[in-house]
Parts: sequence; C-alpha cells; structure tokens
Amino acid sequence: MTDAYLALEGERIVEARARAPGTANGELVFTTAYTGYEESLTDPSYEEQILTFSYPLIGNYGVREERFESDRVQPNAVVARELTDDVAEWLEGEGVPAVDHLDTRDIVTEIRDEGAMKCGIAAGPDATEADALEQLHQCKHMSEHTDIVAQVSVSEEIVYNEGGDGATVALVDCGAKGSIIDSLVERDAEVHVLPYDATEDDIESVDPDLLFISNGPGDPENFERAGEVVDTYVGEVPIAGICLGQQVVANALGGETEKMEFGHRGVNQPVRDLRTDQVVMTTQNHGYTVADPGDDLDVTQINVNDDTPEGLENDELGIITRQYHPEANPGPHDSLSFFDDVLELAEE
Ligand SMILES: NC(=O)CC[C@H](N)C(=O)O
Repeated sequence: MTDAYLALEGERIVEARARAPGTANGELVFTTAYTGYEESLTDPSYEEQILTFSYPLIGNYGVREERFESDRVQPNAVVARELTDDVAEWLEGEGVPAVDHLDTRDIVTEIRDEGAMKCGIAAGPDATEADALEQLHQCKHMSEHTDIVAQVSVSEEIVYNEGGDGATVALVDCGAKGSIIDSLVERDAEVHVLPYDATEDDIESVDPDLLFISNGPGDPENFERAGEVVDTYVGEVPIAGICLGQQVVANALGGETEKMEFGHRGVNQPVRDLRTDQVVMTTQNHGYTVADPGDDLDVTQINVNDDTPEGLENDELGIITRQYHPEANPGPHDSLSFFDDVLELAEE
C-alpha cells in the first residue's frame, strides 16, 4: 500500500508504506550497521538528517531504553526495508515519521553515486507526492544549520561520578553520545558535561585535567564556540575529541574540514595506525572530514579505504582525537583503549 512518499534531490519520487505518520525533511544518509538501531536512532549526530538503514530488517530485538544514546530519537525521519511494530510504535510515539516497503538498496546506491542529498518525506493516510516535494523544497543544506549545536547541547552543566578517583574531565557537549560519558565514568573519571556556550569561568571552575570535545551533528565550521575553547586551553590542558570533536580541534588549530561525497557510514570501517601498522574495525557516521590538519597535528591513523585522517595527535601539546567512534554502541570494541590513552594523558 502506498501511503508514503520520499522526494529525493532532482525531484525523484519514491513510493513507500507509512509506519509512523508525519512530514519531515533533512539530509538523506545511511548506515550499513545490521545491529544497533536503538543506539543510532538516539545518536545526536543524526540531528537534521533522515536515516536510511541498509540492513533489511530493523527492530528484530525490540526497543530498550538502556541502549539509548540520548533521551530522544534524533534523525528527522527514518527509512528501512522493513520496520518491526516495536520500532514503528516507538517512532510514532516520538513523532518521528518513518517509512518502509521500499528498495533501500536503490536509495543507498543513489546516495553513493550522487553524494549526500536533500530529501522530503510525507507519510500517513493523507500524504501526497506534493507534500513530499514541498518538504524537499524546504530542506536546507547541512551547513545552513548554523545554530544546530543549540538543538543538541545540554542547557546546564551535568556532573557524572562526582568525587570519582580518576581524572576530572570537562566535556563540551556538541551533541554527545551517552556512551562517551559512560566510557569515561567506567574508568573512574569525574565528568562535567558543559553546555556548548560554557564560558571560561565555567570551565575554570571545573579545573579539568582533560578537555573533551564531543561528537555532534552538522558542519564543524558552525561550532565556533567549541573552537574558541580549544584555542584558549591548547597547551595548558590536554585535549581529546571524537568525530565532530576531531574536526573542531583541527579547525581551531589552523586546519580545514570539508564535506565528503557521502561520508563514512557503518560499523566496519577499517582504520590503520601509522605507528604500529595495526588495523582496527571502527564505527563511523560522519559526512565531513579533516582535509588539512594544520601545522600542529600529526595524522597518526588513516582510513584504509580512502586514506582520510582518522587520528590526529600532538604529544607535546597533549592532544588526541579520533574521527571514528571508539565508544562503539553500535559496533566493534576494537578501539575502546582510546579512553585509557586519553585519561592517561590527563593524569600525567
Ligand atoms: N558523528 C559525528 O560526530 C559527526 C560529525 C559531523 N557532523 C559530520 O557529519 O562529519
């Protein structure tokens, strides 16, 4: 039954079945992960995007809050070959449109051939092609969401594991996944999650052993405030970053980021460490990359598929960043030791 429509860039219409009603628009992206749908759907990095799952059946082990990465569903809409009732009901309850019964292989191939694209969705008994097209026409380019950080950051400081024996971490929340905080707390760090617009006074009252720039949605060039924080404390406090965090650190230190064709999107992205030659499998979901790390950062890890920088470091200044997600959830645990490394840096 056709009661849902996708309008892709170029005004191509794809028919589908509505699983959660509503209209939405956003940048159309995908993940090839075959598990971890609860984690992906609650990852704030997907804000203002429409997430297509290429794995055909999504929802086969239910929906459990313990696996959520934040307190809400983050993508603007969801696309899959087949969504179970559990997931469809969850998305409907959250007011996030969802569609299935369409050829998601075709959609992912189109994104890979044509690059990241705008998309409009209309789902439900009254949905029309015209509604989907209207959504498409309203869709902004990712870089036009200049205030996206305000949509995902905490509004006041939250402290985890107060009095913990380990390092004190100031985590600048650009849309942090819960697993990053958990990975630090499991290693006994006291974690102060700070709003993106935290002042120097706010940071100094934490007196951190480590400054951590989180993952997050959108174009890293729109995260000026996080960049200023890096600029202020570089050389004084060790700095770590994950995904958007790596991009923000590179931009702050004279580097440059750029939009990729369709990004790295799955849980089997191979990364080579240039010092040890070891390759690890990693989780990734990013559409931008560091094109130039600037003069202060060494590229220590690269993506085996396309040689883009996956790790940046400066031993003297105490900086370690990763483009992938060492915290996994979903995905392989090969690189969890990143958290040991950054906390060691903090305690030195
Ligand atoms: N997962 C992330 O932090 C994503 C970073 C950034 N928004 C990108 O798409 O490249």
